[in-house]
Amino acid sequence: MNINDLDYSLSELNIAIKDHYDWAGKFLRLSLLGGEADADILDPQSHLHCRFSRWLSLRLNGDALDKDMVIIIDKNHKDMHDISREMMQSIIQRSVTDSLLETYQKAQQNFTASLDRYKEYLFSYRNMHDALTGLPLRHLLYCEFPLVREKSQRSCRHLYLLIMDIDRFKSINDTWGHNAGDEVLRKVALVLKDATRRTERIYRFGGEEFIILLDAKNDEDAQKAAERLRQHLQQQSITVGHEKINVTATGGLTQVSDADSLHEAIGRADKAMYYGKNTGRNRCIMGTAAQEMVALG
Ligand SMILES: Nc1nc2c(ncn2[C@@H]2O[C@H](COP(=O)(O)OP(=O)(O)OP(=O)(O)O)[C@@H](O)[C@H]2O)c(=O)[nH]1
Repeated sequence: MNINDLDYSLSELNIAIKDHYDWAGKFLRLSLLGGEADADILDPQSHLHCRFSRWLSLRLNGDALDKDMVIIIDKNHKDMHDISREMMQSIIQRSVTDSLLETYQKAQQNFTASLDRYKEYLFSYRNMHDALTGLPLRHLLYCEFPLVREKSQRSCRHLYLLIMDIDRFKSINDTWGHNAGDEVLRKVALVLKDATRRTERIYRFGGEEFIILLDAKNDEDAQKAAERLRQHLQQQSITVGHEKINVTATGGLTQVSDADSLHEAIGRADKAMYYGKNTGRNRCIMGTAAQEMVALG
């Protein structure tokens, strides 16, 4: 999900919730004061009449990470409408029971709790992703790292960490301006993301630095993956306005051993990357556990 979609989804959700509570107010009014109930209230499919349902169908049809949560909200929303209809009939017939009241209250709590959960998820998603590039941020790298490492250990492959740092990015900002710099960052992120495989995870680590976690059979395969990314970026011509900007990056690769903390692995990859910067840029260097620097490509 991109961050703009997320903000749109949140504001649509707030409007949808308001509409749902307008419906609840109408239901209460009719129950207590009487009046002509329309299809919004009486139809057994009344949950489909309310705007909330339109929001749900948008989220359910989308390619959303959050589908499971939306399915639960959908169910709780329908339950809310069903029990409210039953409640209204019981109020009119003066046959409300304790157990019906309890079921009504429970349905309301479930509905609200599922909405709260979903909103929390959206907020935390937003906090953990970069608004400019849409990539996961450093904090998410730290959260996900133990799981990624565990998965790699289970698959009997090795985990590698690659830092890619855009070359002379300051001069891109200085020459074409900060907005152009932002656009370059957005496009570089897209290029790198397109070039990473499904099992590789890419993060925006800092300003113009990206971290890629990849698992590979051996050093040779990991080195090929690092070089594939670097060369892929070099081959793209990135257009900002009418300008074509050639962008390259320098990579620092290291194997993450079982004894390494994420911090240690980043430190080693960082050293290798700086070695690459100091020896010409637009190249990848592997930093070994023995502190050797191996030039790739
Ligand atoms: N436009 C833009 N610039 C950023 C952003 N984050 C960091 N920067 C800039 O990125 C530049 C990084 O510059 P340096 O660290 O000097 O590195 P460099 O110019 O890329 O040079 P080398 O890394 O040595 O090749 C700084 O000028 C930062 O202001 C951002 O989100 N948008």
